[in-house]
Amino acid sequence: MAAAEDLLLNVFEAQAAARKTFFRSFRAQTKRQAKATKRKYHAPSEAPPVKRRSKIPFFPAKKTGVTETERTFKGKARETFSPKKYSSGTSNVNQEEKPCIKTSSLFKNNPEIPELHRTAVKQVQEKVFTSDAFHELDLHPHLISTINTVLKISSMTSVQKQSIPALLEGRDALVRSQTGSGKTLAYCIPVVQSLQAMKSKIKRSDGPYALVLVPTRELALQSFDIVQKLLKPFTWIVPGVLMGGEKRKSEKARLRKGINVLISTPGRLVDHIKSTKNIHFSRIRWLILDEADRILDLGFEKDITVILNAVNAECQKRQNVLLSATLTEGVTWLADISLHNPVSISVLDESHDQCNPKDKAAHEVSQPQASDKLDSFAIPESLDQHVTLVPSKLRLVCLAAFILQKCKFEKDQKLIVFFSSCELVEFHYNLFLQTLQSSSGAPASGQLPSASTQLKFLQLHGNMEQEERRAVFQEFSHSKTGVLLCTDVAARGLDLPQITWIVQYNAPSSPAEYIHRIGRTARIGCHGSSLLILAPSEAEYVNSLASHKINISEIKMEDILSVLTKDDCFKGRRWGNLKSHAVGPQEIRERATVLQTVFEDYVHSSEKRVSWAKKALQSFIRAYATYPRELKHIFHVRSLHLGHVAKSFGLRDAPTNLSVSALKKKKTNLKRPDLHRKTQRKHRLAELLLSEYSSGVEAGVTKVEKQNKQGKPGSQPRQS
Ligand SMILES: Nc1ncnc2c1ncn2[C@@H]1O[C@H](COP(=O)(O)OP(=O)(O)OP(=O)(O)O)[C@@H](O)[C@H]1O
Repeated sequence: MAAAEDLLLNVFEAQAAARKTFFRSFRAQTKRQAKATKRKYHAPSEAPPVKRRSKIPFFPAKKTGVTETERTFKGKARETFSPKKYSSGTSNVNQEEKPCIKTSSLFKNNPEIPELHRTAVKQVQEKVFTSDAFHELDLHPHLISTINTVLKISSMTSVQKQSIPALLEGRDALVRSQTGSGKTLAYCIPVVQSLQAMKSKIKRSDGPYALVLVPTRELALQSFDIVQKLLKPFTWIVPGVLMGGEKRKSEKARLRKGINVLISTPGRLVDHIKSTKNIHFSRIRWLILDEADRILDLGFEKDITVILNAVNAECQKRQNVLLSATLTEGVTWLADISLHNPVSISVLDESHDQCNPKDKAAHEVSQPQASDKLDSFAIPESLDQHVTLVPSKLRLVCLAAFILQKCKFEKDQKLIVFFSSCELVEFHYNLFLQTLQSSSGAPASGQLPSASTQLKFLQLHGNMEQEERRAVFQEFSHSKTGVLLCTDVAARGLDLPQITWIVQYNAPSSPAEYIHRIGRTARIGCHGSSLLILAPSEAEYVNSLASHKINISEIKMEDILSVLTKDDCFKGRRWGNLKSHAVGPQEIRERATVLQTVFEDYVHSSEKRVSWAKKALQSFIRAYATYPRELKHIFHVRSLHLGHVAKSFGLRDAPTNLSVSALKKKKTNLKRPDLHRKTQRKHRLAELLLSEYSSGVEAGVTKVEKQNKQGKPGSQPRQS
């Protein structure tokens, strides 16, 4: 125990030293730095002399048996750390008079990190490419030439080889193949081929012949872009896109002029069905539902029912196609109501893979077999999946260290980091932007001395204005490097080139979501990697994924944190004068503490920022409360240690005003949808998620968003 205390004091002393060095360098840079947050521990004499140990374990404290449940929302258990009070109004106070504060040890009282005994599973694999060329299909020569010269592709992928002939035969289809395997062209090519070949030439004023529904605005834009390219030689066929966030008036005008291939998000289309006279479906030949399971997940059944009723009322005969990388019961329901005598195309099923599309007529989806309830999904062969177990207190530094490792010390890295809510994205985006990224060459006050222009952060979530979303999407698409922090709004269908890493900072709510998130990398045969960050209490999730044939290997947290030894700005005083020494766990711990202190200092530099961090923490807890019942034994709010989780928001103390009753109240409103039971809960969820995937007509929401944005701490002057 004494040894543990020694080590703790070592860390405190190192923090004090590091903080001194850190702020000294700030002072040298600008006058404002005299006012910058600077705190000292009381006289070093208060601490016993530092003892060096020959071999120090990464977690120095003796295992106390403390679990994350010690201070729970029941509020009964004891607090496990107690930083002294911090005064945030620092600017006019003589720094020497400031109260002494201690950043509680990041490495003490953490729950034990369990050994991961994961069962090795054989993942389901699909062959991406075939050797068959597009010109072997009976397509219009101009279409083939566009595919070859504009899209610059020549041979078909497996899903295209199976789907295109079946769809050209006029069949309805349920298409499933792994992420990034070319499903978009699998339906776009037959649509364009069939429309250009129509005997009576299509006129713009005819209105829609094909209707493509996708769950998000970005996906709508992406699909529109591809359709537009394919239609280049067939100028008489006009594509168009409708989505939330755009001006309805201009969309109405475009609808009045005529759109022949209409791509839309469901909510926006329903809005037009209800309010626009110029929308007719009498000529519809194709109805495509891309990411069909997601459309249902979002509680859009009502919208889909309205759309199907509107289309059915005017046209009975058409081809219907559902596509997704993950087949769920929800899709089967949708298939039942929307498909007629469909062919089931599934690349992962090898028996299907071998046979001629014509033979697949036998696979009726209206009567699903037990084997059709697929609980395992294909994952690209070239995707390396990793998991790391990180105690709550260390999550923030661990994420930051991982980003630094990839973006500062490796070349051409492009990362996507997934969070569970818009507030979490905004919080981490602003925090990293203000502390890690430098917009000019020299770091500003409050930033790490090594804040780097190499680091580029972007955010994407449903609380952003459409124009901003579009700009971010474009910028990240064209950028060679960078970090996109986002919600699941970017999890589906987005085809962003050269993504090297997917990081899941908050675990997804289903294996399907896991598959789609990691599917943003390793597309179309490219190599990619993913990292799932779990708390020790969530380790069981790895087995849960394994039961869906998802194979993940472990990266030790220490290995991620060790990157901090490459950057001297994290050096503590004791190491400062040593030219070379072996890097040990003690030094890594100290450097991690320096980084955590940077975050804490930033968050605690104003009351506003503290309350902003608290809001983000609250949002995290609310999202945590929405895991579906089957995952509650792994992700339960009661297993969170509030004080520890608070650290991962740069808060020095567990907020006292997060009342259990308030959380419970919100919790009832935030349950995730349970596709097995159609309850009111689901509709409440849909309402909540509308901010994420909204049709853009919720004017009230937009106003609130704007107001919120104005109060965003990241936009405050730095001295505030
Ligand atoms: N035959 C092909 N040869 C080479 N590249 C292709 C081919 N078909 C499609 N691609 C490219 O592969 C990428 C992924 O395609 P697409 O977005 O359609 O995948 P997906 O299966 O719909 O993925 P997700 O399930 O994530 O939505 C795109 O950049 C696309 O241009």
